[in-house]
Amino acid sequence: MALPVAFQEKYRQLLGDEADEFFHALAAEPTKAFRVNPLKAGQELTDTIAETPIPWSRFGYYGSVYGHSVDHTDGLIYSQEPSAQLVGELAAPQPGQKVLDLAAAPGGKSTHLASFMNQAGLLVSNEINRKRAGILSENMERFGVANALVTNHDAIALAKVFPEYFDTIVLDAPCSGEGMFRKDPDAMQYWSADYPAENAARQKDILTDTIKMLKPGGTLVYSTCTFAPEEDEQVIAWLLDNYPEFSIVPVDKVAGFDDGRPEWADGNPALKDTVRLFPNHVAGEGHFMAKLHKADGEVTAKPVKLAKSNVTAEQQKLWDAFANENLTIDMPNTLITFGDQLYAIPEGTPRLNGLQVLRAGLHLGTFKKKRFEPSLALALALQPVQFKQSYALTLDEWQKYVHGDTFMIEKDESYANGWYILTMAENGVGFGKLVNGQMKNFYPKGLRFIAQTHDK
Ligand SMILES: C[S@@+](CC[C@H](N)C(=O)[O-])C[C@H]1O[C@@H](n2cnc3c(N)ncnc32)[C@H](O)[C@@H]1O
Repeated sequence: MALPVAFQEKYRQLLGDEADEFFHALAAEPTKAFRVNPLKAGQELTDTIAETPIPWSRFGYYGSVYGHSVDHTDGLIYSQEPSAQLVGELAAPQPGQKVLDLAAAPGGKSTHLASFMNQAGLLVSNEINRKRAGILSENMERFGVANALVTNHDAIALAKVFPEYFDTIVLDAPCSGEGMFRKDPDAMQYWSADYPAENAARQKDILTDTIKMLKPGGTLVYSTCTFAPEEDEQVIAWLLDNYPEFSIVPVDKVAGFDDGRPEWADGNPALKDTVRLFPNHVAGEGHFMAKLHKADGEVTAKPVKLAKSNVTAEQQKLWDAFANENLTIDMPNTLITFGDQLYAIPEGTPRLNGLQVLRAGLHLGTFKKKRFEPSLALALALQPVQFKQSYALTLDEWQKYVHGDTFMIEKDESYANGWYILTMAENGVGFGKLVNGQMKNFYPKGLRFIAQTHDK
């Protein structure tokens, strides 16, 4: 598909002599990459090739991801193009922090933020679109994230619940998507000469509410996947003008990163410290990012009220029995239920009344009549040593497992009856219940698939 004529005229004017090289890069193949998940116990790739490391991303490699591979299915890898991997690096939250990813679906930045947090603190992964929020929630589960709330709100509603609450906020803003033209040619269909200005107005609206949720002294990372100055430097110039408590934190640049362009906004020289990624300068798609600091000061908002456990004595008994029999660790978190679903909520979780929550921390499992059944999310989030009985699947058994089949275990040694965390390459892939050599299958029906033998 050809680049829109008005787009070409605009960037010929902005980029001058470099425009042809830029258009040429936009006609080339997109760059494929992924991140390896440091939350997982096993770090060896089974059926994915890590070509070369991405210089600016500590978990990132060039290479492509096969959706039904072992590595992808158990959440050891997440497909994310290289430039997008700089966003999480700029935010790099500490374990224990309170972190918001405001526009989070499908989960590239959220899974990356969780990688830094090491299951400690609270990550709120929010997405305004309900269907996309569902995909986000599944991706957070696959990645084994235990400390995230997945919510479905706009920034206005969220700001009422979380005033001056977060240490770090990422706003990966909805944008005109020019940087994704070669990855997603459909993005060109929506583009018009006015589209960047329309997006900029929306970005300013969202920012106005988003910044209310940042603590004094906190960090905001703003990013877009567009080249449009209206949505990039001009939005940051607007923020600095209207909210003088914000200042730009310079981005450390590696070879191929471009400075922000003050002359494409109001000339404020600080805008140079933002970063642009052009596909003709880096092996990655088009992006813009700014890291901002909110001035230190007193929090004036009332502290949020914390969520309390609502489990009944009967439910607590069933969970305790399951945990005592099967876990090698204590679960210190507060337990809450939604219907018959049990969750361990992250520390510092506020009262959830009135919030649309798709995932409230770690989904532990489901109460059935007089028993407790563990969830896939628990198997994906636990280190296998945290579960008393584990069983390392052969590739053939894994293929049967993800297909939903019950199977006789292949190993000769005697295995006691009961719950097992099933593993591949030292990572949990799900639960099975062994009854006299037969492994009952608990892989969720909606996720089952026919696995094909897949070489690296
Ligand atoms: C660039 S995408 C986010 C990509 C995501 N951060 C990732 O890394 O996977 C922008 C998201 O903003 C959402 N969005 C659209 N309008 C919004 C609004 N008014 N407020 C908040 N989010 C919005 C879109 O549904 C979309 O999922």
